[in-house]
Amino acid sequence: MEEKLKQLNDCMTDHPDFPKPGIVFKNIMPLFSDPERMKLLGDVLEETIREKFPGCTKLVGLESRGFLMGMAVASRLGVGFVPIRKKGKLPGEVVRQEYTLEYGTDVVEIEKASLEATDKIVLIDDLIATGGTMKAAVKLIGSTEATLVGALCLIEIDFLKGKEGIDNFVSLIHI
Ligand SMILES: O=P(O)(O)OC[C@H]1O[C@H](OP(=O)(O)OP(=O)(O)O)[C@H](O)[C@@H]1O
Ligand SMILES: Nc1ncnc2[nH]cnc12
Repeated sequence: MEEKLKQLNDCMTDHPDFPKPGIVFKNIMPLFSDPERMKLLGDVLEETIREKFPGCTKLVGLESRGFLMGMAVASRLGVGFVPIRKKGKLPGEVVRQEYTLEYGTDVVEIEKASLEATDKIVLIDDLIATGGTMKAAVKLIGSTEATLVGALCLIEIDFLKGKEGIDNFVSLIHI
């Protein structure tokens, strides 16, 4: 596992002062431009979810890079994938959660019909920074009938302490 994570970390790129001064942006896209890297990512996510969240029935991915993570592994695990999207993108009846950004608020939504009361949900995203996005997703699943069993991010920015207060949180690469 250590060696695989090192290989994944080595192919991602860092971009200082993007998209704003002071932010070092971690670019995960090189993981998807090469089939061997994609396989390696799938291996690492599959092994982690089988070990840490064995009862998972659905992965719920956070827009938009969480979709890439979830789709890299859901079919390998034989579980479904459901997106959480920013407001106004999903049709039909939705469950909605408002959350606070640096300035102002935003809203995330999930399709009500996509989850069942028997579902055991694992949230998945590429990266946790302040944790605001993941905490909104935790609250959103909490207002459905499904059960949240944990959350997984490939990367965690340790000094921001975004995972504090999120139960059963797992991250694989620490920066
Ligand atoms: O822990 P936080 O401070 O909330 O930040 C982490 C979130 O930020 C990024 O998404 P972004 O909103 O940039 O959207 P994208 O995935 O569509 O690029 C990242 O993919 C996480 O979802
Ligand atoms: N430093 C960072 N790199 C990539 N995505 C992010 N989302 C929030 N902070 C980020």
